[in-house]
Amino acid sequence: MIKLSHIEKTYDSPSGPVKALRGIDLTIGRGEIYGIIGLSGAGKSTLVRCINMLERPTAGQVFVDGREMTALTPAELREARKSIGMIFQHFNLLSSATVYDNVAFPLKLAGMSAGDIRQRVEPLLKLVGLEAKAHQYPSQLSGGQKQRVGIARALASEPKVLLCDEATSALDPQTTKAILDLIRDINQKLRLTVVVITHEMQVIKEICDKVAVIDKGVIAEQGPVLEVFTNPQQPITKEFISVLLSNELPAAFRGEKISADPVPGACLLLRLTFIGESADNPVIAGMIRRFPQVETTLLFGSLDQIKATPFGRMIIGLTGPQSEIDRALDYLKSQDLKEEVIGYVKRHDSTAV
Ligand SMILES: Nc1ncnc2c1ncn2[C@@H]1O[C@H](COP(=O)(O)OP(=O)(O)OP(=O)(O)O)[C@@H](O)[C@H]1O
Repeated sequence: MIKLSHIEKTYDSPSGPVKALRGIDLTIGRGEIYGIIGLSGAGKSTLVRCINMLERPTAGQVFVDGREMTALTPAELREARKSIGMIFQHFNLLSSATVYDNVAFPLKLAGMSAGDIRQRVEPLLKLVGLEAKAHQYPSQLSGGQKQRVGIARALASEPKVLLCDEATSALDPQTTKAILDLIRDINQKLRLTVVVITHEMQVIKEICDKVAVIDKGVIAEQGPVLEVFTNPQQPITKEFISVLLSNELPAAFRGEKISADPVPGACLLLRLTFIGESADNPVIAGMIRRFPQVETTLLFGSLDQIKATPFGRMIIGLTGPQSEIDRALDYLKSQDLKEEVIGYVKRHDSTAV
């Protein structure tokens, strides 16, 4: 649905050229919710604005729905933009117009009759849950309601793509959740392709199918959210994920030396990740039953969800005869989970030498 091919964008500034994008290749499938995450200044806004050509790339090609946006004349571009809706962090509503008129605005601009506009706007206000607010002004609305107006307005020209630039960054967590639910609902009902720009992993986790991590104008890592989330490769990705998942050692081991080889009196620490149905499997109980000489301590556990997929994380400690620990480890490796050996670590209170 969206294809970015070798996109570069360099801004001219008084202090010299700023390379905001340095060669971006990205393909977003029809109906996907695709997240783009990055730190401030990474190039997210520039990237999303290159999709609808609010910014013209310095080099590279942008395709939306099979049309090469970078090759269109200004008149063709105006027409093509109707198939791309956009919502913003600060909503960008007309303060002197009612909710109804804000949503109707792009249709009026397109020269639609009042009757046709009504037929388009009323169902949209219903879709975003604002029928009762049609005649109020933006100043009378909460942040979440303002963003609902923004969404209805973005959908007015019946786009195929919805671009969301930090659309929930100005909202509290509860309102964020409601707006993300609405975006997911719209994605499913209208089969809309959605691009979500954010600096929050929570947003990605909540609604995205795929994610690209952008860092200093290049894509550091991309893939299905579950994969990137459970097996991050790049330091920047690990940093984003660590906000949601603590990668620290349990308190009793923190600050101790971690050894890759067995150390007398140390505990083998493992980080286990269970995804989907395996989150319900009694793998640990099975291991304890099979290897009774291995003492297993549960040090940390959490159960979460990525979109609708359950996702569990656990840190366990194993002690006992080395040969049995090795066999227990082999057993875990044969199971439907991801295991990461942290290493052999002594407890703070360990007296063994
Ligand atoms: N109009 C402009 N003129 C000059 N430099 C710009 C312009 N717009 C953006 N930049 C620079 O390009 C780089 C990328 O900016 P961009 O706004 O795309 O990043 P971002 O990831 O969206 O950051 P933020 O989350 O802070 O908005 C930054 O270094 C920024 O200063």
